[in-house]
Amino acid sequence: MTLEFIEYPDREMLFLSLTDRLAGQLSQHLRVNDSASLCVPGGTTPAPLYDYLSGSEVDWPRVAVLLNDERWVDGEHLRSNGRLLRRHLLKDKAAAARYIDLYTGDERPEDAVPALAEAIAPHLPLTVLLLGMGTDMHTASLFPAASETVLALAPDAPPVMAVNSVKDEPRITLTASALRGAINTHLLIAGADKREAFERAQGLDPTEAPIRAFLGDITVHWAE
Ligand SMILES: O=C1O[C@H](COP(=O)(O)O)[C@@H](O)[C@H](O)[C@H]1O
Repeated sequence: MTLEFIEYPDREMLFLSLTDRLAGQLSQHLRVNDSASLCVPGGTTPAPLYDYLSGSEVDWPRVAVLLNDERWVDGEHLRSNGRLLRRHLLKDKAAAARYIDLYTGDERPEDAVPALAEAIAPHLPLTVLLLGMGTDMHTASLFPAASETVLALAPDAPPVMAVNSVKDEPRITLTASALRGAINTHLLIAGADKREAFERAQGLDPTEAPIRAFLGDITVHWAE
């Protein structure tokens, strides 16, 4: 188990270098496998990374792309993680990827769980997992002290779960059982507040600091 922390001189360098890493790991996997999966975060940080990655020379038709988690809002809503992906990643060369949309249009996220679990299963273990993190140390939609987080961190959890106990809208999230099996795992964080939160998380229990559940074999990418 190795935790590697890479500090970049600026965000531009981070996004360019991380693009190469993710594209390289997908391509390497595709050299000996028919397909690969790429699981990525939403939120406010990764848009420039996705812009770069969308132009990468990867055999995208053989790649399934999915989010770590989704807010239960229409795909055109400003808070939709899928909207971010469609605008920044699923374009250019990456438009040919197979996108597994976590927002199904069902009334409640729990109604979508069986179909999503079936859709995701063939793509496990994830080839490349990129996580994000909030300053509260949540990752995916696993939030500190949320009632669902204990269940979602259990090794026998289903791969996907509904999350109703957070403010704003309900959500759907991949659970630790799906995320922790990834072949390559990265964490993208930017800014002094995220670095401070990352360091604080290392001394805490995963139920208080969910990112802590993933700080085993991982490469952390940080820039101011
Ligand atoms: O709510 C979410 O937040 C995290 C972190 O987002 P950021 O805006 O601080 O970059 C993100 O990883 C997750 O996918 C998203 O749903």
